[in-house]
Amino acid sequence: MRILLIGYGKMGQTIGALAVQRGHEIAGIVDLHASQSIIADFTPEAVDVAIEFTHPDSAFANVMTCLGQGIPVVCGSTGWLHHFEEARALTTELGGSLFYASNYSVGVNLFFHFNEYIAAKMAQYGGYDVAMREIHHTQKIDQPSGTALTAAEGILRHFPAKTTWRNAPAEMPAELAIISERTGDAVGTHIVTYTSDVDTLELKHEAHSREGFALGALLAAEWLPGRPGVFGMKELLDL
Ligand SMILES: NC(=O)C1=CN([C@@H]2O[C@H](COP(=O)(O)OP(=O)(O)OC[C@H]3O[C@@H](n4cnc5c(N)ncnc54)[C@H](O)[C@@H]3O)[C@@H](O)[C@H]2O)C=CC1
Ligand SMILES: O=C(O)C1=N[C@H](C(=O)O)C[C@H](O)C1
Repeated sequence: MRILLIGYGKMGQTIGALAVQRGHEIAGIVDLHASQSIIADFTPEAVDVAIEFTHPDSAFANVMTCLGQGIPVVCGSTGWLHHFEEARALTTELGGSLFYASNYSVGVNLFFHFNEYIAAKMAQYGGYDVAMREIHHTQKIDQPSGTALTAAEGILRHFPAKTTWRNAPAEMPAELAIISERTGDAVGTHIVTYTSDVDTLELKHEAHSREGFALGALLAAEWLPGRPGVFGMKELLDL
């Protein structure tokens, strides 16, 4: 597969190396700090799929450009979801292909699945409060993490005592606290904690490297071309 990498930072480089190991061709690399704008240098025919990991402020424009050029796009950038419905509408209008996941790791997507199951069971049996922590490297721009937001949505859907989230200690019982920590080069840890008077139950995912994110993004890129629509890891992994 001929892959266009949009963003060649920590994730773009990890994905590029793994893509070559998996027998793919890097058709081009677009990075803000490169000397030229490379999307313009590519005809859609020269690219099978683009993989976009850049910045919260640039992801939406990059996705729209890919869709406009008929390039299927796998986007991993977080912090731009206030524009997601516009991207969905353009995908539908143009018959394009868009894949988005706040976290491409297979392990985190299992974590999302178990998170929703646990939230529903905790709501059913009662007596527990719930809170979340996410820990990332100090270069991370957005807060809370995209992964924490997806996990929070899963809790709010199944645990009616929480109706909203707050990126700080909860001030009201109905708020789900998401505590964000930034330390060193922490790759990404997410912890959901349920506490009752008598015990504590935790669901935790800790990424040891970026390889898991990169592999998931490549699995999505291998799967997406030829599938018009908007997709995520639930469709890819059949969760
Ligand atoms: N969905 C997932 O599984 C994961 C998502 N991420 C997200 O991916 C994004 C990138 O993460 P990292 O690679 O760690 O960041 P990074 O800062 O190491 O790399 C980002 C790169 O994008 C470039 N860039 C910025 N604006 C650009 C633009 N308009 N066009 C082209 N290139 C541009 C920068 O020059 C930089 O080289 C973040 O939003 C992060 O939260 C990170 C890891 C996993
Ligand atoms: O910026 C990161 O590094 C990560 N971002 C994603 C997020 O915001 O959830 C995924 C992963 O946790 C790493």
